[in-house]
Amino acid sequence: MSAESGTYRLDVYTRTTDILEQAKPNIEKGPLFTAKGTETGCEVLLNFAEHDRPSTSFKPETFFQHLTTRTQGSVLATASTLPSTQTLLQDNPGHFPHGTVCVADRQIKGKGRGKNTWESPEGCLMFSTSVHLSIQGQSLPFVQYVVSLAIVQAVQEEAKKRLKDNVVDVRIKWPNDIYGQKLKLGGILCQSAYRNQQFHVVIGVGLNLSNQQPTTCIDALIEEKHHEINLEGSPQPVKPEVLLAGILNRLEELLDVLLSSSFEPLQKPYLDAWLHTGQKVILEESQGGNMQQIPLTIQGLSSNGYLKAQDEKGEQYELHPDGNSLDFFKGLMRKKA
Ligand SMILES: O=C(O)CCCC[C@@H]1SC[C@@H]2NC(=O)N[C@@H]21
Repeated sequence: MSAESGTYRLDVYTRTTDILEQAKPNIEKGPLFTAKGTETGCEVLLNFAEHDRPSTSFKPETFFQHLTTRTQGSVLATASTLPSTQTLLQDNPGHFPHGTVCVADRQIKGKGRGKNTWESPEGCLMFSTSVHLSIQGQSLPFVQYVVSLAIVQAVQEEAKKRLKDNVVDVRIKWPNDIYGQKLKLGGILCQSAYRNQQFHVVIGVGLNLSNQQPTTCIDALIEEKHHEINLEGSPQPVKPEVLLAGILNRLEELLDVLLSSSFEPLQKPYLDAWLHTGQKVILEESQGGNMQQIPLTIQGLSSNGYLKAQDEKGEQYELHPDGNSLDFFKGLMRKKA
């Protein structure tokens, strides 16, 4: 029996009766289903919580009041504890329709990118949402960029409300992280599968909202800026329900642009929100057994969604995350042998 085995209660809410009807073929009310895949052995109690007492502090009414989307977030699943919101949606696609968002107070087997785990400190907003996209394969890498932009825009919207229209130093660290004052504030994990002529993408986000550890958090950055610009009193903490609704509102809008056009109209806002324009890095490349150091300047994203950089002679480079380990803050990039 693995550590994450056991019974987990999942409260499922839907925005309207109509959507509840749509969701019914896919989501059956309790008593239990046994989650598949990596969470085998974990039983999830599905409960339409309108009729029962909720088990988490996350307030669905507040979330739905702030949600302005057509479909994203229409089905909300909350849990006090889960192994991982990501693996739940990822491994049980038949149970959760397009737009489902699953949020947990705690994860005991939170998943990061690669082989990393995601620690789940109290105060961290942790959610996964499923999107079914009719999109060309070459547009898929841009989905993660759209998610990053949606997060930064939603955070800044909350910051502006509290800071008389000022923003905080929250930016995208390419390709999948959110940084606040040069510290990691959040991470994004996108996993996709191709089914029935659509990409089913499960987007997982962990964002330090009120937890100052292990790095910094959104509430602390807003509070610091509040003092810096000499506003009186203390800013209200950002509610997880409001931030999550804001992220999903932005996400749907930005995905609409990506799907109806391309990433092109989003390039400028994306580059304005990232950390890297004009950043100097050194590409270390092995040439004929000798290690060459090539100074490069980051310029933007290539049409394939990779990093576009230029050397001193104006020669263009496309840098791939898998082929280069990037350490931007040391100004170093190593090309893997
Ligand atoms: O920085 C990373 O490596 C990505 C971290 C993604 C963490 C989130 S928390 C909610 C969702 N559930 C998980 O198990 N992982 C993602």
